[in-house]
Amino acid sequence: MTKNILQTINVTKDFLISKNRKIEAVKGIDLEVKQGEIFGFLGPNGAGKSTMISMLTTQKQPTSGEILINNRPILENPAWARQKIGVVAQHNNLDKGLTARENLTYHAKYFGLDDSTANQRADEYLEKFGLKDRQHDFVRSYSGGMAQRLKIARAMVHQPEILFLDEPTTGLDPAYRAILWEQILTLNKAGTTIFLTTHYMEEPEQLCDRIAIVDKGKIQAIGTTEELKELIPANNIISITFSDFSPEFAQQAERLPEVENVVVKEEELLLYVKSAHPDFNQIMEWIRTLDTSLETISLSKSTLDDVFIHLTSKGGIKDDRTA
Ligand SMILES: Nc1ncnc2c1ncn2[C@@H]1O[C@H](COP(=O)(O)OP(=O)(O)OP(=O)(O)O)[C@@H](O)[C@H]1O
Repeated sequence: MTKNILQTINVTKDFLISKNRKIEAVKGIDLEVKQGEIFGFLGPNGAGKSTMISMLTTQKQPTSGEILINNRPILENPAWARQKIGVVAQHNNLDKGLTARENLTYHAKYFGLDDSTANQRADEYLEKFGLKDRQHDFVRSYSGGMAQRLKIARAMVHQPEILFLDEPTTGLDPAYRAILWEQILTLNKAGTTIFLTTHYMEEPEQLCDRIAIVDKGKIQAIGTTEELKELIPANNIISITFSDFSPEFAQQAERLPEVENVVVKEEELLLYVKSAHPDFNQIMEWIRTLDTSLETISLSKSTLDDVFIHLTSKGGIKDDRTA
């Protein structure tokens, strides 16, 4: 069985938000991340993701609970833990007055590598991340995409076992997002465990082995994308467009057999049904009674986005974290 590289046991974090009020930003999180997996940590704004990442990467101490890397508590030896992890923060925290090469070699030396190994690693990662030609330029002259690649290269240069990526593709165009993901997957294939937060649902849906959905400081669900989709009561969607749309169609559709939920998306009617093989005859019969004609009708599986909406604040979970 694959071993856990990262484990958290009932981790909490309180912050004082005024003289006499505190918030439990993280309310008791248990996680097990397996060696070599790509683990997604998703949640809406304010869910507690950044606070959790700060604790996992030794930047903040938990109020209570334990964090283990390779079964060893990180608080016992934070310097040792930092050797094991690489962190790609949300913001650009590169040293912009230095060149790309200097950013990499200084970081490597900070982690105890000698000059020659630091230079070798810099060569390797500048090549790998397509930055060799611009290695002697100041980072302030870099485009957003180049800076993002350098941030990942820097997080990797001491060859950590687990790489934390906090919204790594935010602000990147689709082409760069694809290139970055290719690089991240290559690192993962070479053995690096990836811990990812992102607001783009397609990325974890396609790339993560398992996903935790967090909201209001607590884990709402953990599993593979397919397992999470099973948590939605009706996870098949019939999408219908008409030549002329009327909002009344939604109310009528709610009364159709098998239909659990109806959503209007622009002028498209989405009917949520449990069965992967719904009775289209009944739907067609209803459409024939309408004062319009059918344009398109199709059946699809729900996406991770639907799961996210179902499980998080948009689905109505109460926030009871302040006291
Ligand atoms: N240093 C702090 N002091 C007080 N409250 C804080 C502090 N850091 C975070 N919080 C609060 O803790 C809660 C969780 O915040 P956190 O930044 O961890 O959420 P997040 O899931 O990363 O959100 P986002 O997606 O917006 O980055 C929020 O209510 C936030 O206001």
